[in-house]
Amino acid sequence: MLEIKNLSKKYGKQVIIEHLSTNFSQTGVTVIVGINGSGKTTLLNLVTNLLQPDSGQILLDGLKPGSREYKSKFFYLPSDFYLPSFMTGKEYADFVLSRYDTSNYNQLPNLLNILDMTPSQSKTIESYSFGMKKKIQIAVAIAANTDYIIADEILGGLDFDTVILVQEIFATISNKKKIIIVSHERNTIDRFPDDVRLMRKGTVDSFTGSPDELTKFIKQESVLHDKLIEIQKHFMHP
Ligand SMILES: Nc1ncnc2c1ncn2[C@@H]1O[C@H](COP(=O)(O)OP(=O)(O)OP(=O)(O)O)[C@@H](O)[C@H]1O
Repeated sequence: MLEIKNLSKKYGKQVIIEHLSTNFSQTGVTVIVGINGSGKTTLLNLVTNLLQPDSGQILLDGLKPGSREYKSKFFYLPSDFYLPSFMTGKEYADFVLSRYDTSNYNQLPNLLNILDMTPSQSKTIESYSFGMKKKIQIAVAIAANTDYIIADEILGGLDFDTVILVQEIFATISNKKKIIIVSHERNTIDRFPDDVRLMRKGTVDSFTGSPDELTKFIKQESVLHDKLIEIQKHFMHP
C-alpha cells in the first residue's frame, strides 16, 4: 500500500501540495485527474523520490523513500522521459531490465509483439516516432514486473488500437499490481472508473461519480464555467 501522510510541497512561495493525506491500495488501477498545473506531476515526483517534500511522510509497503528496496518497488513512466537515442530498443530494454531484480525477461518479446515493436527493437531509438518511444517504455515498465507502476500521461499521443491494448494489459496485471496513472484522457476514466482521484487546491479527493458526472463537475468549477460562457459570447454572437 502507498500511504501519504500530511504531505506539503511549495515552490518558492507557491503552495503546490498542502497537507495531503491519502492511501492507494496494493492492487487495481487509480486514475489521477486535475487541471494543468494542479500538482499531479509534483505528487508523482514526490512519491518516486525525485523531489523531496517540505513536510509529511510517504510509505510504500511500509518503506521510506530513499532506500534501494523502496526504489525497486516501482517503475516510473514520467511524461517527459529521456531515452538514449544511440541504443536500439532492445539494448535499452535489456539495460533497464538489468537494473530491476524483479524483471521478467520472458515477457519482453510478447509485449514487443503485442505492441508491434518486434521489427523495430533492433533499430536505434533516434529513428523511433513519438508513439514508438512510448511503446518501448511501456513494454519495459511492464516487463520490469515491479509491484507498482506509476505513469504520467503515458497514453496520450498513442493510436486508438495501442491505447486499447495497453489499457487491457494494465487491467489484467492490476489484479496483482498497483497502477497509478495521471491522465487527461476521458477514455482512461471510462476504462478505469473504480478509483478516480481529483487533484485540486493542493489535495487529492476520491471522485465517486460516473465519468459523465466527473466531466460535469469539472465544467461547473467556476473558472471553467466562466470561460465557457465567455466562449459562447465571443464566438456564437460576434
Ligand atoms: N521546478 C519547478 N519550479 C517552480 N515551479 C514549478 C516547478 N515544477 C512545477 N512547478 C509549478 O508547480 C505547479 C504544479 O506543476 P505540476 O507539473 O505538478 O502540475 P500538473 O498537474 O502535473 O500539470 P500538467 O497537467 O500541466 O502536467 C505549476 O504551477 C508549476 O508551474
